[in-house]
Amino acid sequence: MDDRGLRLDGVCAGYPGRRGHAPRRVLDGLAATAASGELTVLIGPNGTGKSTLLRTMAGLQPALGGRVLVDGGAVEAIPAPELARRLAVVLTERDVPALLTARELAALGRHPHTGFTGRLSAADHDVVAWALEAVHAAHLADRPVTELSDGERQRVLVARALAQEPSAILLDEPTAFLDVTSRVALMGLLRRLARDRGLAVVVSTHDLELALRVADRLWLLTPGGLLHTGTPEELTVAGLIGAAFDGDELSFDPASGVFVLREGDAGRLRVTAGDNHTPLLERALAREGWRTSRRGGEDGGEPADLAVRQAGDGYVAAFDGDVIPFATLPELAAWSRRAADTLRETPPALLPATPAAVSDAVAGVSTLGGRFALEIDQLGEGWRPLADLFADPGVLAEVIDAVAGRLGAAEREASATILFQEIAARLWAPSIGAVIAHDVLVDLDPRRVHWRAVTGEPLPLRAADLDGWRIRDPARIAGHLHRTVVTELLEPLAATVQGAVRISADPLWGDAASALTGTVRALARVRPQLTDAAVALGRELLAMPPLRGTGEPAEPVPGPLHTGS
Ligand SMILES: Nc1ncnc2c1ncn2[C@@H]1O[C@H](COP(=O)(O)OP(=O)(O)OP(=O)(O)O)[C@@H](O)[C@H]1O
Repeated sequence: MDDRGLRLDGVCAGYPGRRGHAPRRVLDGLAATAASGELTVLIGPNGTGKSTLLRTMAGLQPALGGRVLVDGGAVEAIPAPELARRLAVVLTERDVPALLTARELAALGRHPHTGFTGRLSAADHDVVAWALEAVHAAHLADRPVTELSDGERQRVLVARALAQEPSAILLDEPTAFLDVTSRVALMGLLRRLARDRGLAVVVSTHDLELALRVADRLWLLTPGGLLHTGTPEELTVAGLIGAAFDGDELSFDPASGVFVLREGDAGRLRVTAGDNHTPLLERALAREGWRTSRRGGEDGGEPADLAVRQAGDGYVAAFDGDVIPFATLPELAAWSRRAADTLRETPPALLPATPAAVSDAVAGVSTLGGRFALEIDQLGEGWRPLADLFADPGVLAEVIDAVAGRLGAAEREASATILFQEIAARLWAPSIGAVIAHDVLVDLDPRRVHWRAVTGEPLPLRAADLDGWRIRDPARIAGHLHRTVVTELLEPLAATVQGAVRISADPLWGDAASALTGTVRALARVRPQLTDAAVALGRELLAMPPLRGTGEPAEPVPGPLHTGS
């Protein structure tokens, strides 16, 4: 059998009891091997006994039971000078002898070889030079160690261990004070030394993610005092890493090998962004408690409470009927924290729908009849945003004139009210239809919904794509629908109409109300089973200003339609 390397044979480690008390056994019955040529990384939560074990292996404190074997020999039975030629130890020490240069500190490693006088031979100097070279510290040789950085000093301490020319090295948290680059570099160095020099290297660390990356073999100490050994993958798959380290805040994700914040309670999040950007957004919002919806499926995965997408240099967040732009990620994250608080108090009435769900609803409603038509299609020549109609009285005047022409030189006022009623009907029909028949509230954003001038018929509407919402709480939908159609579309349109022709507001709102009742009636005719829902929604909308009391029918649907209810 190959005796090289380090072996634990039923090791019990701990501390002698004080004044008649029983010894404190921290670890008991440990059996494991750290092979030559391999980097063995010792991990475990605080206080599980990593330092105790390393000190026991190094012979710095006696084992309470069992044996530690170095190259087949029991540590306790090997005379100190001989042990120092087999085993080097690098402890967590920031205090090193003052006044020494890096070369002199590394040279201390030659003591086990220099005999009584302590004088270094030319060969010893060569070994010291080689050791400094091996840890990339040759250029530091003449510098006082007190002036070295933590990372440089750790490398020189490793050089001192190498200068001992041992067959095994034990290091207790050598990366503790190092930045991430130096940590990775030092671990990489240790692994290379293990390979190149055939050393058994055992190193303890709290840097679990690094340990999982670089270790040939892990020794995992558990709070229960067990020692599990295996490759990082073996211990991960067995669930032992998560079992040892999972906490209230973090949990180990076996797939990625990193710790992730435990799923928050803010709500579900859907992110649409570039490949590189998606994880960043998800992580930033996870800090605020948002859980990422699993992707996949025709409909884009689970319903989300919050949808965030990258838009140009910024972001757009969709939450409970609001679509809010953000220039920077910190602004988005800060806002999302407040949204999370809102969500904990009141569940949203609306969940952001996927683009596919919105398109499906719009397409479905279009089949109900001509007045419900809202095309989702490419915008070609001649299509202009609805917003132009609101913003530009000149554009509106042209359209009014076209209506006047169509109706045969009617008065401009009459043409204006007819146009207003036609547009109101064009907006009510697809939006009420999608709500009632598909549980989707379509966001009729006037910059995205387009119209086109056609002779002889009402304005057709088209959008390349539209946002929308899944209705979670139908009881609150009337308010959201009112805002979408009345506040954001009809009110600005009415104001522009009034600017273009002398007309009071009342008849316009009467027209909007009759367009609404017309939609409800049409919907009830083509989908009788939806009559009750349509009538109820229509009645709620008609009770809200400025539609309330417009003189139009108080009952949205007269006579016969009630027979179905
Ligand atoms: N000198 C001592 N006398 C008695 N008990 C001790 C002594 N030193 C450490 N212990 C105890 O032994 C246990 C293991 O401590 P140890 O320092 O080995 O753990 P560790 O895994 O290295 O911890 P950390 O990750 O915090 O560095 C702890 O319960 C600790 O309180």
